[in-house]
Amino acid sequence: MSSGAIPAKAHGLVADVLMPVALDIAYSYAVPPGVALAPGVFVEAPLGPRLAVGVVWEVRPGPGSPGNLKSIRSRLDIPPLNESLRQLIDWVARWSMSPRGMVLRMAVRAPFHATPEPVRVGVRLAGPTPRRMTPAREKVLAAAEGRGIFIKSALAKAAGCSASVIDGLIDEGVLETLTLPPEPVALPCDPHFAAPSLSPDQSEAALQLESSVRSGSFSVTLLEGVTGSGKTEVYFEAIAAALDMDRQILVLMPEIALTTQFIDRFQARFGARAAEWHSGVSAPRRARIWSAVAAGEAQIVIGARSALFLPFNALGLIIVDEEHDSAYKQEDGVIYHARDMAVVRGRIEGAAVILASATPSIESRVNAGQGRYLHVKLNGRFEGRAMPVIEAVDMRLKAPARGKWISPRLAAALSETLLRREQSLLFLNRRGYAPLTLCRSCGHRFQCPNCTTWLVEHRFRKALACHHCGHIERRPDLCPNCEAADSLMACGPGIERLAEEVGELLPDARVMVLSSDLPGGAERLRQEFEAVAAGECDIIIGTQMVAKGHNFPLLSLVGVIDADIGLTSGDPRAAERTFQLLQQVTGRAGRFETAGRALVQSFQPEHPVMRAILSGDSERFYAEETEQRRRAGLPPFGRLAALIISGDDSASTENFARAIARTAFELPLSPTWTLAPAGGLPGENEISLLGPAEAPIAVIRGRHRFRLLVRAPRSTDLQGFLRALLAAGPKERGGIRVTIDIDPQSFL
Ligand SMILES: Nc1ncnc2c1ncn2[C@@H]1O[C@H](COP(=O)(O)OP(=O)(O)OP(=O)(O)O)[C@@H](O)[C@H]1O
Ligand SMILES: [Zn+2]
Repeated sequence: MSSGAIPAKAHGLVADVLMPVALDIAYSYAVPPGVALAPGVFVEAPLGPRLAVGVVWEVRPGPGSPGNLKSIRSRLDIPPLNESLRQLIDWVARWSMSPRGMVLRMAVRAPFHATPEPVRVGVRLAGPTPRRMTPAREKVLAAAEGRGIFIKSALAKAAGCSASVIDGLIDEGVLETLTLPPEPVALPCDPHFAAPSLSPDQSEAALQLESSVRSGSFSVTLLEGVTGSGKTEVYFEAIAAALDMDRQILVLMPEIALTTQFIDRFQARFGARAAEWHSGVSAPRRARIWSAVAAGEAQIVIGARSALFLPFNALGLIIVDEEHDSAYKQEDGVIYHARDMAVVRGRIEGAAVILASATPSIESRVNAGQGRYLHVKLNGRFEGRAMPVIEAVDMRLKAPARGKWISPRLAAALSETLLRREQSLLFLNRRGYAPLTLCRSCGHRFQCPNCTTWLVEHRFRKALACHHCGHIERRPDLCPNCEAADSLMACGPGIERLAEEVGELLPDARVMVLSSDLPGGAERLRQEFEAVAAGECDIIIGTQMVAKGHNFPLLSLVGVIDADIGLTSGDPRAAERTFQLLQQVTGRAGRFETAGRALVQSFQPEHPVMRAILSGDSERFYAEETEQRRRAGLPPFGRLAALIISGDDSASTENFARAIARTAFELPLSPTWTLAPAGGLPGENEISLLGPAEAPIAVIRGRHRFRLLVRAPRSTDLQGFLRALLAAGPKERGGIRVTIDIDPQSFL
């Protein structure tokens, strides 16, 4: 029982219970006699016609008689949510303008799936020798000899045979089976297990991080250092300090593929595996991790953004790796930015927060520059390894043949690298075979029936797919419009098509295509990355998923197929994003003994982003980009919010969006914000409202979309303005929905 519990008297106590559903308010219930409740406790209570599980938010004296309040049914045996986590939930809800119940839901989904994990079957030698010996059986016996208990699949793997060989031996009684307890969630980590010797530069950085952790109070540090400088090694020392102090640690990663690699590295340093938390982890296991975190048994969790809402009770350190990554923004349900909310949680918990990146966001750079964050820098690669030499290939001068994407220069570099038995990485941020398919005879283009997007051809799957709604259809043989045969043509490259081209250029090269489309999920990806690291392929072709974080020892050449792809979107962060991505991907080359080289194919090598990448002068790029943001009042100098109005038909959705905009100018004056007049230039402390405009992707999943953009100075109460606007504006009806996105990262 947590402290502060109020023993219920015969009458008169009321509990306000937050339910994990789309409601902002906590419902009041009478506390039955004999039930001791405190804030944070899980209870079961009637909600409409059924019973629901919720969390007590407050317990207070009620009116003299319970009146017609319904009663709490029971108290549940789930560890209560502590005050910090409840504060975080309230905070995130207020900030993101989501119902509190929806934020609570993110924090409490896991313990509801507390079903047992599937049993693991172990096998061991039982004694008798097999009646009939085969080479495969011999291998199994040799592998099992004197080695205790094996998981069945591990034994099959060790012996290099199929599971059926093992089954045969079990049937004969040569091997016996036994049931093993589920894999432990977390074993104790040893801060001194395999401490590296750090370079002087790294030691200095590590000392600063350690002292932030040891102070036991809130701080934010931006840890900046070029790719391969050893940021991970350095923040491991901060983790060691937190382990030493018996505080819990949360490490956030932007991609599942990165967490799996990280876990191995973590184990090598600390002697035990950290708990892993993301959508690829089974629900029963997540339930166990949730409880282990609440009980303090799991000291360290490596996870995706949702790990931010785990019930830590002694959180001392949060690390946000690749802090600039836009994958930290959750774009559906509760829309929030995990990096920013990690800082909020750190403040609430009195924990040290470390934001690590080779290419920090402008936001974090500015915060560091203004002294709000500490700034720790690593200035070169570990052991003085050289940064890769980066050269541009001007695609206007020496373009590849029609329908080909690899320039002669890149092709030559690929074949030299192959001869040297080193690896190359070709980077193209486009999944599938081709982004557009059209009919050569009538010009018909394949569009998604639910979205205003082109269907992407996936040749492996023999399908045309929409990357926005998941629609998928067979690629037909005849044009559906003019019925011409053999007239369909793929336009533009995707990574599958690039693989085809590489196959023609270098038929002997072993090629591996890596993208999030790969069937088999996180485990398959982990195996593929291991295979790459072990040198089992010559050329890796991948999307942004391979661009960051990975360590491939043999990789010496990086080729960027279309460096300009991201520059033309209407996104205010387009330049920053492209810069970060190119810097990250070229930084994969030459991280170990071999020297690295990158060839960047571009149609506009004179663009400031390309110039910064080629010259290596990132300071200048940051300075110019920051100045532009300042002048335009864009984040972090001003704040943005998007209102996305969606509905079943275009006209009524647009009318609704216009009505909201009109309402804004009719709102009563407020002491906390002022709206600039329509069409006028905003004054210094004024909010401006832009739009409505049709969204760049006008229809997604059959819903028509219009956007309003609100830009506000930092000092004004942006959420207050939006609340007033939603309260006074037209109410959602007839299938029309208003979604609020505070600090939007995507402008589609
Ligand atoms: N002090 C050290 N001792 C031994 N190896 C080191 C040391 N520092 C860095 N390395 C090695 O150098 C490589 C790059 O280090 P690390 O991955 O920590 O860099 P990073 O800055 O996190 O890179 P990125 O930003 O590209 O992910 C790794 O293989 C790492 O093991
Ligand atoms: Zn679609």
